[in-house]
Amino acid sequence: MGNPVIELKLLDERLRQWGLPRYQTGLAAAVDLHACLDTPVVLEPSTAPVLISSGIALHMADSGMAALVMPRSGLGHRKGLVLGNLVGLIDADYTGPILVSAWNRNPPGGEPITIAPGERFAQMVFVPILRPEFAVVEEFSTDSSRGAGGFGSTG
Ligand SMILES: O=c1ccn([C@H]2C[C@H](O)[C@@H](COP(=O)(O)OP(=O)(O)OP(=O)(O)O)O2)c(=O)[nH]1
Repeated sequence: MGNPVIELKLLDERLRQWGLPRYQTGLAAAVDLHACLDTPVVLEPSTAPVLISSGIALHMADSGMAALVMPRSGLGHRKGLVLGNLVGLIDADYTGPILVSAWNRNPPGGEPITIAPGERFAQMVFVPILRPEFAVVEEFSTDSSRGAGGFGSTG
């Protein structure tokens, strides 16, 4: 079976130069998102996140997919650029601009982060979505070996 196709709108023509969404390597799981800015944005450490448009809109319709916006590993680990919502969930029926909540997680007094127009500042991965129905019960029909143990209960 081939890869699914979903509709994508370019909301910012500069993406044609900066780069259309594409997988950087043959088996890459995510496409990078570009910061559609007119001027650089400086994020001071530990201040409120800033919403930055990626300049694209998607219509996943009934593809059975959703998308997740995630930090880029290098920027997150080395510079402290992460997301104000930690992970962004893009619903299949959301057709507005995909926005990225850019947050400088460095502690007060740490390094500011500058995001340049066109910079690849976040990434987006597509995931299949299951939508189970819920059968409300008083007791579960089968036991499990873990039971209610969690939060480190296995040592
Ligand atoms: O990082 C993000 C997260 C969300 N969205 C868009 C797509 C998503 O489908 C919509 C709503 O997101 P979510 O359901 O997480 O937000 P909410 O706070 O629960 O608001 P809503 O009442 O709009 O669902 O906002 C983005 O563009 N970027």
